[in-house]
Amino acid sequence: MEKISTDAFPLTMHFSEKQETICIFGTGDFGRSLGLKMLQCGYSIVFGSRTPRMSSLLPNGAEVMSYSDAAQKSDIIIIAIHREHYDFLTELTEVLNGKILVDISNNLKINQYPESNAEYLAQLVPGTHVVKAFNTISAWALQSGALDASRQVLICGNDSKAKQRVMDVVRSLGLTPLDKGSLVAANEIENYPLQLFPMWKFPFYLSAVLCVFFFFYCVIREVIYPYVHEKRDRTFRLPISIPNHVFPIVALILLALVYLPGVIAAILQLYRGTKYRRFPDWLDHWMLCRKQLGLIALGFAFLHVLYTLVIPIRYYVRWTLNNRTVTQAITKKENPFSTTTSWLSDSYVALGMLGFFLFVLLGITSLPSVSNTVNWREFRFVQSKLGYLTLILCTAHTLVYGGKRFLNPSNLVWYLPSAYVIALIIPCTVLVIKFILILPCIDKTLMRIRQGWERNPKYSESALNGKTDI
Ligand SMILES: Cc1cc2nc3c(=O)[nH]c(=O)nc-3n(C[C@H](O)[C@H](O)[C@H](O)COP(=O)(O)OP(=O)(O)OC[C@H]3O[C@@H](n4cnc5c(N)ncnc54)[C@H](O)[C@@H]3O)c2cc1C
Ligand SMILES: NC(=O)C1=CN([C@@H]2O[C@H](COP(=O)(O)OP(=O)(O)OC[C@H]3O[C@@H](n4cnc5c(N)ncnc54)[C@H](OP(=O)(O)O)[C@@H]3O)[C@@H](O)[C@H]2O)C=CC1
Ligand code: HEM
Ligand SMILES: [Fe+3]
Repeated sequence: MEKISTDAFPLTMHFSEKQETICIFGTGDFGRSLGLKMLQCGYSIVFGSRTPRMSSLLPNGAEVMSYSDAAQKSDIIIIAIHREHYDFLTELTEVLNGKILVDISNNLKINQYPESNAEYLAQLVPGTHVVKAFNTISAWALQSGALDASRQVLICGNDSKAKQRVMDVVRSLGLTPLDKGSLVAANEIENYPLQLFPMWKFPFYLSAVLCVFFFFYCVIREVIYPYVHEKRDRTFRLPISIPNHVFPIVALILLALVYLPGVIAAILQLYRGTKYRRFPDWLDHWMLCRKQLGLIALGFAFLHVLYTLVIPIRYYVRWTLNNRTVTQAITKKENPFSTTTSWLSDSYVALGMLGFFLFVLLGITSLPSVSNTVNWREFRFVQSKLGYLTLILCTAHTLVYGGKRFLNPSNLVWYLPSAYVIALIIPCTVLVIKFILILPCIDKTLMRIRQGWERNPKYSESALNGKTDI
């Protein structure tokens, strides 16, 4: 029974044509959910089960029979069974011959078995056309219809006709099939749902390491040092003062790390004289998680702003100010107004506010609902040009905050400079290199390379040979 491709026909067509029967092996959670969804979309469903009796859990309108009887009813059989129980399928080799077996299984761990479940199924029941599909969709999402996050069904298989038929079924369920090639891709498809926020891992660990490092660095300078030298208890700095050093520093470093891979990529392209060689894997990966790095940086900048807002209501700050005024009154010494200090202080706060505004703007444009309304050039303009402006403003905010104290030897504690001095190393390096890269002579060469020009065409041969080293 050949099914008409749903690409060309509306879904309602199914009801007028003869219903196609699909067989589902296994009456577990996923088998039942998929069966219900298929019934709703106009298919006839036959379940194969070890205990073939109709239960209230099974969707109305479906039939249940033994595995071998059910297999004879359809040439598409969805195997909704865990891989560990596939063995019994060998007994059905004869009935299954020439049929399309859809493997939907997942494992508990990445690379749990030497071969993918789909390849294992193909070895177990030779003479069938195994197609991998549906494993990236959850039973819960199928039932509740909350499929917005992932309507995509990754598909692979060696027989293109079989794959096409499964893709038609996927489309008629209102899902989007994505052809990933031959059955070799099954391993990748099976690992896909097991990954937990893959692009967030590196930025998350990096920010955790930076937080811990700068926290202890500040504790040494601001809590341990005063205690050792002056026996003064400065532990009250732990809840607000020190986090308000750590958070902005981490935000600034992460923001610089968003733009560092871009300049490294440009230097590599200039050095190689071609754009036709792959970047090393670490650089590729770094480029791909810039969005996540940027959003985490924005989170830390937000915390910094909140922590800064509470400065005036802190007891320690009010006490210091009152005490200074009283001391001045008693000693009858006036603290003269300094225009320079006033300028520096207002300037660094203004730079911080402008930097934060652009930072938030970058965050807003990365929301899908916003980025979908701008074209590719506009998005690049905001992300790249305004991104650099944000980095310049935030770096300037920190430099001006340092002001006259910056690099002053009296600020060294046990030879350690202030934390923000260390924080400025990466942002300043990125900005200096970027400045050099946009000098007209270098920019022109880079532009030519990006348009396909090659200084030394032998590089492209090694790219074709698959070399990926620098
Ligand atoms: C709050 C926040 C949110 C963010 N959200 C997103 C987001 O939603 N999506 C996102 O992608 N990023 C996001 N980012 C990350 C970042 O803003 C972007 O990746 C930005 O485009 C990086 O700019 P760039 O100039 O460094 O890199 P790019 O413009 O990507 O250029 C980097 C390098 O790629 C190479 N290159 C560029 N164009 C070409 C070409 N035509 N041919 C060959 N090589 C080329 C060059 O070597 C270049 O130097 C976000 C950052 C922040 C701070
Ligand atoms: N649940 C989900 O959200 C998703 C599940 N999957 C995959 O779908 C497959 C089924 O998952 P799920 O429905 O949750 O699992 P269940 O454990 O709920 O169901 C498995 C079914 O397999 C059948 N089965 C056949 N032989 C055996 C056996 N020897 N021992 C136990 N059961 C057997 C049983 O049906 P019967 O009693 O009728 O014979 C049973 O109901 C798995 O491979 C899973 O990785 C994929 C994506 C999402
Ligand atoms: C509304 C916006 C902002 C305001 C009002 C603001 C204000 C301040 C203030 C008052 C300080 C001094 C804190 C102190 O004395 O302990 C400071 C320090 C700092 N700010 Fe901001 N800031 C803003 C945004 C930003 C942003 C977006 C960044 C960068 C990502 C940033 C990075 C820093 C850094 C690195 C320091 C030095 C931290 C240290 O004390 O070691 N700020 N800011
Ligand atoms: Fe990553």
